[in-house]
Amino acid sequence: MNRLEQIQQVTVTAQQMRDIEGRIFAAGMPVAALMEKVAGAIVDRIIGDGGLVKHLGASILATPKNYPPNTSPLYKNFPPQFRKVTILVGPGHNGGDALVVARELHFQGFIVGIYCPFPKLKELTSQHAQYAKSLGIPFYEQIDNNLLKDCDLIIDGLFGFGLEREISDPIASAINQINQLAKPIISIDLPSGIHTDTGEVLGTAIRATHTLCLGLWKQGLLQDRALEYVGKAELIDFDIPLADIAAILGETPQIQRVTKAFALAHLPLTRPPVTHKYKMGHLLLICGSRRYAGGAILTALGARASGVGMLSIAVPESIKPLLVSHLPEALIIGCPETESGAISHLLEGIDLESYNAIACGPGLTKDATSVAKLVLDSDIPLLLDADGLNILAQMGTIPKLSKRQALTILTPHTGEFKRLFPDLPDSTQDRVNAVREASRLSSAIVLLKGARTAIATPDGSVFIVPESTPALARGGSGDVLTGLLGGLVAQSSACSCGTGVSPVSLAEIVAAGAWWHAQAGILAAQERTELGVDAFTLTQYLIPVVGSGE
Ligand SMILES: NC(=O)C1=CN([C@@H]2O[C@H](COP(=O)(O)OP(=O)(O)OC[C@H]3O[C@@H](n4cnc5c(N)ncnc54)[C@H](O)[C@@H]3O)[C@@H](O)[C@H]2O)[C@@H](O)CC1
Ligand SMILES: Nc1ncnc2c1ncn2[C@@H]1O[C@H](COP(=O)(O)OP(=O)(O)O)[C@@H](O)[C@H]1O
Ligand SMILES: [K+]
Repeated sequence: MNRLEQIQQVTVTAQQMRDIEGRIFAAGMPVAALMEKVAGAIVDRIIGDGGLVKHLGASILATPKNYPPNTSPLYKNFPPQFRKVTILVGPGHNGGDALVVARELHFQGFIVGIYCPFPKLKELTSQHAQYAKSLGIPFYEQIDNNLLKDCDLIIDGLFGFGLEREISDPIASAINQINQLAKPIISIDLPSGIHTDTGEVLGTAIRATHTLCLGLWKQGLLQDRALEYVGKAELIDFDIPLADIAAILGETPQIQRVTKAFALAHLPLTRPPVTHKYKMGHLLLICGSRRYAGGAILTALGARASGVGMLSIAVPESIKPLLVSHLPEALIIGCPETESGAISHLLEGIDLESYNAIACGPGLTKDATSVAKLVLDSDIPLLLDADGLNILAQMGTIPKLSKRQALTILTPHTGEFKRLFPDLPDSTQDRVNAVREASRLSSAIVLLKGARTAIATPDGSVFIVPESTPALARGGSGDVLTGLLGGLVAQSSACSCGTGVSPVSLAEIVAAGAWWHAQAGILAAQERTELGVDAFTLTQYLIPVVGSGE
C-alpha cells in the first residue's frame, strides 16, 4: 500500500491532529511555512488543472465583464470572465489558511472580498490579514450586500478543528444567511460549526458543497449527522510523515476508514488453484417466512455474490419451491412452520456444527424464536440481522453473547440498535462512540448500518465505510448485505482451518463486505440513477464492482 493509500485509511480527533501537528512543529517545520504549503494546495485544488471551480457549474462563471487579461499559468484555465469570491475568515489558523487562499486568488485575478467579524485574530492570522488589507482586498465585519451580491463562490475558513463551543451571534446569523444563498461553498478542513470528533452541529454550521479536509480525515466528517453539511469531501495531503502519525495513533489506528485498497486486500478475490467447495466455506442461511419470502431470496443472492463454496438455506417448507427456482445451486432446507408461516424449528438432523458460518434473521418474523435460540447455542460464527436481532432483544440475552465459543456479528440499523442496547447513547448521534460501546457491551462485532456504516470490535477498533449512496435506503438492501457478509465470514472461517479468526480480522472482512455493498450501490446509482437501485438490482452490481478494471 503506498503512502497516500495509508493516509486515506487514517482518521483523527481534534486532539490527535493537534498532537501530530505538534510533533511536526517541534521537529522544526515553521508554522507559517506549513500554512503556506496547505493553502497553496487548497488553491491548486480549487483553481488548478481539473480543479473544483471547473466542476462547480455555470454559477461560478458569471456574466463576462471587462477584466484585465491575466497571464498567470493558473488563470489560463478559465475564460476571461469576472469572478467574485467571498472568503469567510475566522480568528484562528483556519482563518489564516483562508487568508492565504484569499491572497493567492487575488493575485490570480479573482475579485476577492473578506468577511471577518472578529476583533482579535491569532498572530499569524493577523499578519496575513494585515497584508491582505495592504493589497486592497476589502474586509467586511458584517455580511452585507456588497459582499454577497454577484458572488460566485464562498470559501469558508471560519473554524476548523479549533472550534470549541457553540457558535453564537452575530456569526451564527451570518452563517444562516450564507446558507440560504445556495451558492457553491468550499469549506476548509471542516464546515465551520461541525464538531471535529462527533460531527455535532454546534449551534449552526456552514452547509458546504465541498469540504477540503486537511492532512488527515477528521472523524466528524464520517458521522451521519454531519453529512448534509459536508457535501463532497476530499483530502488535501500535506505530507505529514507516517512516523508522526504512528507516534500518536499507533501502528494500527483504532479508527480506520475503509478504503478500496483496504477492502480489496480483505476480500477473497483469488482462490488457491487446488481446492474444493467445502474448503471455500459452507454458509447456512436461516431466513424468510411465508410473509417475507422475498427477503430470503435477496439474502441468498447476496450470499451467492460472495463466492461462498456451498450455500444451504433453511426456510419454511411452504416457500422452498420458490427458493429452489431462484437459486438452483443452493441446498434448500424446508423446515416445519408455525401457523403464521414462520420457521417453527429446524429439521431434525441438521448439524449446525457442520457449517462454517450461520447468518440468521432476514424475514424470519418474531415467531421464529426457537431457531434463534438454537443458533445462539451453537459454536460456529454467527451473524444476526433483522428479526434475529429483534428476537435477541426480546430475549434480553446480550450479556450471554460473551459466553459463545465462536464470534458473533450483529448488524443493526439505528432502530434495531435502540432495541438491542436501550441503555447506550443514541446511535443517531455520535455513531462511532455508540457502535464501540455496543461491541464492548455485547462482546460481538457490531455493524451499525447507516449512510456511513461503522463496524466495531470489542477491543475498541472501529472501521467506517466512508462512501455510500442514499440509493441504498430501500427495503431489502440490508438483506443483501446479510447474505454477502455471511458468505464472506463462511469463507474466512473455512480458510482459517479451525485455528479460528480473531475478532479484528473478522471485523476487517465484515468491513470489506460493507464497502463492497456500498460500492455496488454507488455503481448501480451511477448507471441507473438513485431511483434505480432496488435490492435485486443491487445484487447484480456486486460482481461488477470487484470485476475487471475496478
Ligand atoms: N498550523 C498550521 O499552520 C496549520 C493550520 N491548519 C489549519 O488550522 C486549523 C486549526 O487552527 P486553530 O487551532 O487556530 O483553530 P481554528 O482556526 O479552527 O479556530 C480556533 C479559534 O476560534 C476560536 N473559537 C473557537 N470556537 C469558537 C466559537 N464558537 N466562537 C467564536 N470563536 C471560537 C478560538 O478561540 C480560536 O481563536 C485547522 O482546522 C486548519 O484549517 C492545519 O490544517 C494545517 C496546519
Ligand atoms: N442514506 C443512506 N446512505 C447510504 N447507505 C444507506 C443509507 N440508508 C441506508 N443505507 C444502507 O442500506 C442498507 C439498509 O439496510 P436495512 O435498514 O437493514 O434495510 P432492509 O431491512 O430493508 O434490508 C444498509 O446497508 C445501510 O447502510
Ligand atoms: K472551515
